[in-house]
Amino acid sequence: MSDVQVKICGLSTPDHVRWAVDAGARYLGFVFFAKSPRNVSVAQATALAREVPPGVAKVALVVDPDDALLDGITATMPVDMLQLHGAESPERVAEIRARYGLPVMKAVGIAGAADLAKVEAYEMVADQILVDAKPPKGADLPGGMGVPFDWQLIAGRHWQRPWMLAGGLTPKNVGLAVRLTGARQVDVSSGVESAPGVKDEGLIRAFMEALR
Ligand SMILES: O=C(O)c1ccccc1N[C@@H]1O[C@H](COP(=O)(O)O)[C@@H](O)[C@H]1O
Repeated sequence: MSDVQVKICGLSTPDHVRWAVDAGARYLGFVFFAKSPRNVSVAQATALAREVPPGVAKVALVVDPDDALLDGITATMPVDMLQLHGAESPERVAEIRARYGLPVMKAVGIAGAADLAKVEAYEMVADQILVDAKPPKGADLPGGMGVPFDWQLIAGRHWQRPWMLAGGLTPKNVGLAVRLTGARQVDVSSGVESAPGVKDEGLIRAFMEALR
């Protein structure tokens, strides 16, 4: 399991970035979504991203973004990947990918077997797929809720694109999640926090340790 790559999402302070980098994260996520307790401004994210060493990818997470938001982010922030976490259509994903020339990871929410067809639809247009839990109806956020889905739904699945497992992962359950699903990449946000938006160094270390 030691070669599983980890994305730690929702970083908003220099300490968060340092803890994630020192622990060995391969991707760092910065959330641009006003309702999120992890929301950062373009100026904040730009300052944080500039401190990230080479080899660690900086991911801008956006939800149904318009071009103005993406223009603003990409104008100043050194971004390596865009994470689309809303209801973006396959056409919009393709348009964003072409316009910004950046790899795009599309989040697909899974609640039941019927949702798996969406992974295949987005594989055609995205560079990576984030296989996440579908947020409960009426939830304030489209992600970052700490809710897992039934991992058996994707046990033994093979997709053409690289994919990441997300949704309710924690230091306690990530080992089982990886064993069951065969994921080679995982994404965590609330599972390494002591309170919403507050990353915890010990939990970040424990999460990475659980994968060794
Ligand atoms: O983290 C957020 O606040 C967030 C806001 C809007 C969309 C997605 C968000 N987070 C992403 O959700 C998944 C799962 O998070 P968790 O580990 O269950 O807390 C993860 O990909 C985050 O990047």
